[in-house]
Order: sequence, then C-alpha cells, then structure tokens
Amino acid sequence: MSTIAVLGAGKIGESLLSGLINAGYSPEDLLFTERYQQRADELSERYGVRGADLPDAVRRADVLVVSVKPQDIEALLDETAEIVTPDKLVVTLCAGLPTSMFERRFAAGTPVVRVMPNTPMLVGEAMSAVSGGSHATESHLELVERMLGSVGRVVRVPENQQDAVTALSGSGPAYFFYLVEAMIDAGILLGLPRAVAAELVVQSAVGSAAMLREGEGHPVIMREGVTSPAGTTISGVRELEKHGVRAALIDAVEAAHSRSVELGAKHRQDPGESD
Ligand SMILES: NC(=O)C1=CN([C@@H]2O[C@H](COP(=O)(O)OP(=O)(O)OC[C@H]3O[C@@H](n4cnc5c(N)ncnc54)[C@H](O)[C@@H]3O)[C@@H](O)[C@H]2O)C=CC1
Ligand SMILES: O=C(O)[C@@H]1CCC=N1
Repeated sequence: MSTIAVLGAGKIGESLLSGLINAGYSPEDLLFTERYQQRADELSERYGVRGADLPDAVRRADVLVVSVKPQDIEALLDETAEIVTPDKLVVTLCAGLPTSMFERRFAAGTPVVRVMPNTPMLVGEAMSAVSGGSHATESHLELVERMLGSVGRVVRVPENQQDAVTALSGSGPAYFFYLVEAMIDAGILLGLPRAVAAELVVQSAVGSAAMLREGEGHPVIMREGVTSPAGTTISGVRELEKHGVRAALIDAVEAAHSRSVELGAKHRQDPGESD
C-alpha cells in the first residue's frame, strides 16, 4: 500500500482523507500537512491521521496530493521544489493549474497526474477526472484511478478538457446545492416548516439522482414523466423557461470554465502553451 500525503488539508483535502478512511484505507498510510495548527489538531482528532511538516510528509509519502488553493501554489512549490524526487507521484487537485507547471518546478522526470474531483468524495460519491502529465505512466494513472475509485467514480480525460470538467463536475455540486436551497426557500414561502421543506426537497433530489443513475432514459424523458398535460409541473416549467434558467446554467458553467482557464494562465510558460 502506498503512503499518501495530502498537502493542504482544507475542504477537498479533508474530503479525500475522510473518503479514503471510509473506503478502508488505514490512517497509518495517510498523512497531511496543514498551515493552521488548530485545523491540523481538529483533523488528527477527527480521523486519527497524522499531521506532518512538509519535508517530513514529502520524505515519508509515495503519493503527494497537492490540495492548496491555486493562489497558494507558489509558496508550496517554493517549499517543496528541492525535495520532491522523481520516485514520488505528484497528484494535483488544483483547479486550472497545468501539469507542465509542476513538471517545470520539480526534479526532471517527476510524474504528475492532474485530477479534478468534487466534494461528494466525503460520502464516497465523488466524480473525478484524471489526466497524466508527460512523465506519468499507465501504472501511475491506474494507481490514482484506484485511489479515487474507492471514493467515487473516475473518468480519464485529455488534460485540455480539465477546465471544462472543473466547471461542470468540480463546481457542479455547488449548483445542485444552490438549487436545493432555492427550492427550500420556495417551500418556506408556501408556509411549510423548514425541516419539512428540507426533507421534501433533499429526498426528491436523492430520488431524482438515483433515477438518473439507474434509469435507462434521458433526463428529458424523465422530466416528461412528471409533466402531466394541464397539470402542475408544466406551470412551473413555463416559469423556469420565462426566467431563462437553462441559459443561466449554461452561462454559469461557461463562466466557471473561463475562471479555470484564467487561474492556469499565468502558470503557462507562454500564453499559447496548451495543457
Ligand atoms: N472545494 C472544492 O470543491 C474543490 C477544490 N478543488 C481544488 O482543491 C484545492 C483546495 O481547495 P479547497 O480545499 O476548497 O481550499 P481550502 O482553502 O479549504 O483548503 C486549502 C488548505 O490548504 C492549506 N494550505 C495552504 N497553503 C499551505 C501550505 N503551504 N502548506 C500546508 N497547508 C497549506 C490551507 O490552510 C487550507 O486548509 C484548490 O486548488 C481547488 O481548486 C478541486 C475540486 C473541488
Ligand atoms: O471553486 C473552486 O475554485 C474549486 C474548484 C472546483 C470546485 N471548487
């Protein structure tokens, strides 16, 4: 079993630690680094995983999972560039950042795999997409796919699709949560107690997700199944269309894509460098 170090144990780093432990990984095989001591103590207590300083984590782990904000990457690279050796596997979860940026900063030949996961990893339901950098072999990719496969589903994509993945499934849970929030508000407006409204909406979301996953049909067919002639649903659908909700969602995902591209832009050697 490889030892995995999560470098930067914030929201997604914690989701990974928690997901791996739930999937049967031993806390002994996991490490994390965290710049805030209070946060580190909290995580050690919650999961029984050891916190370490960066040099120690890099020395002890086989797999280094980089999960700091893109804005904090330079400081992390400054601290690790000299100590990461090509026998380590670097896995980056950072939105926008190309594998080429890590390859330039680490020792020649260091394998890098770029991953875009999402927070449902916390409950074993992540959607992750993986792409290998230029020194990542098939066995590196398989190792990462096994790791992420234990906390959800995994697809392999060319790296130049990662900004689109980031916009769709990386950020996607936020859009579902937003929708749920808005529907609960609608229940409140109609006079339902908050707890009842929440239960109605959340279970409807879970049930719809299960139908989408298990059903053979297209979402349009499933929506038609709810939409009776002269019934209630079509009155609601007409409002969604009037308010341009479909276009708003497309615009939202497109804006998230642009931001992912922008986050990576300054880390490309020249503006034309592709992922
Ligand atoms: N939150 C999400 O849903 C997703 C986030 N990501 C990516 O994961 C990365 C982290 O995002 P979040 O977890 O949301 O951010 P976050 O801010 O919750 O976590 C980052 C953590 O890294 C720590 N940190 C920063 N610099 C450090 C250093 N030099 N050494 C040790 N610890 C350090 C911070 O204290 C913080 O706890 C980002 O690059 C983001 O693009 C990817 C997929 C989904
Ligand atoms: O909002 C963000 O930048 C990160 C990346 C994908 C989800 N959260």
